[in-house]
Amino acid sequence: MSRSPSLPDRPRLDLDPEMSEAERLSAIRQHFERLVAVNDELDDRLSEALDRREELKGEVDQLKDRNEALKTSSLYVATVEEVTDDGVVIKQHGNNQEVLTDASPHLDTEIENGDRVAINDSFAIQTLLDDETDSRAQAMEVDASPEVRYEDIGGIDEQVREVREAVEDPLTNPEMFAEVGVDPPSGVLLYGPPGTGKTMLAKAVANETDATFIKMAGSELVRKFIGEGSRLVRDLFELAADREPAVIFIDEIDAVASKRTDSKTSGDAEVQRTMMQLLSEMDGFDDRGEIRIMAATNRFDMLDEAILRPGRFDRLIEVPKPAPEGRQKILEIHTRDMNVADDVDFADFAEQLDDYSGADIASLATEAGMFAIRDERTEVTRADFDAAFEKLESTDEKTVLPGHTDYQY
Ligand SMILES: Nc1ncnc2c1ncn2[C@@H]1O[C@H](COP(=O)(O)OP(=O)(O)OP(=O)(O)O)[C@@H](O)[C@H]1O
Repeated sequence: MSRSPSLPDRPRLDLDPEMSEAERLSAIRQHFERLVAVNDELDDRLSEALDRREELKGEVDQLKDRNEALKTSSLYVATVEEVTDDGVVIKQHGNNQEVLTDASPHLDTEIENGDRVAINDSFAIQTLLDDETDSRAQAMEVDASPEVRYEDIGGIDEQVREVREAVEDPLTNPEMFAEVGVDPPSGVLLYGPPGTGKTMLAKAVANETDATFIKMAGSELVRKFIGEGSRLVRDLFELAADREPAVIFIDEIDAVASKRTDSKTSGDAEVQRTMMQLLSEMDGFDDRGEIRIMAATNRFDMLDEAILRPGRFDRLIEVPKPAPEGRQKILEIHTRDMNVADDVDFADFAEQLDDYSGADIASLATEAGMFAIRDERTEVTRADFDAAFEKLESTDEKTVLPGHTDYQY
């Protein structure tokens, strides 16, 4: 074992043969006293080390308990209302219940008013969470004036018309609905394969009505802590109310609104709670307000019917992959700013893009431009489009998701 450098030196006994008997005796006595002193010091050190060991053992036990608690129990999210001498007042998300509680000793000094915390079943604060604004920013995209316009969307004219009727008219002409005495659709659900322009449609309608576009990804609503998802849903609607007129767009809504599974895991229960919050926000909504709600899914077949009831997502719009003329239109849109050679015939080329989505066509156009650039040409030729087509076909970069070919609309 290596010796600690701070341990006292071992006393030495130097006896000179020339010493008298009395001198030897006194030297031995002094040596003995030094040995006793070192012994006492070592004793002190030992008991200090033992105390420290006990202390560390206590900390290890505490960490083990905390680890177990974190592993085994569901945690709920709450906000710290007040830190008092008697404990911490928290308000639980979801039910708004106020509770006086304690924080784990390791968090005692860190907790401040307004912090977001995770609490266990007995309300004890277990973890300090990231700043709420961080998690909101992660989950929501807010765009005061999205750039997309209706003319940027190709091949789905009928869907554009339907969206305008269901979302734009109630925003720009609410009196008409009142006069005629019909309620505009509460929510508009766009469904269809990936990359067909669903997000573009929502952005375009927000742009054309001068509304703020607020997007929330359904997958982001599936949060780790109980109460977080429903809180985000509430935040979403509050934010929209602050920013009226606004278009709320919930992408991948299937993440929170899938058919009920039989499993009873706490994760599923949390997803259910988030969906319930979404439904209750929609139910309490004034149809003729300045906020319109849209959602999108690639998995219509998975949706829980509860979200499709009247007053909820009651206008369904299918957004399919484009037909040949639509593909031609999308090619023209995505090559608007390109220097395209005369030998390119988009009507003819579009014929071969069977099963291509708008997103596939957008990347095909970019890829064709890249071939021209690599060749140091400023004009994009039919050969470039053919090469881009070959590349996409061979790498299978198209947005066909495995298992997503059999949509059951
Ligand atoms: N109909 C279209 N017209 C023009 N461009 C399109 C069209 N559809 C898709 N695109 C192109 O593909 C990109 C992605 O489209 P968008 O995000 O709207 O698809 P989406 O249907 O919302 O897809 P996902 O289901 O994967 O979210 C767009 O930014 C655009 O460049």
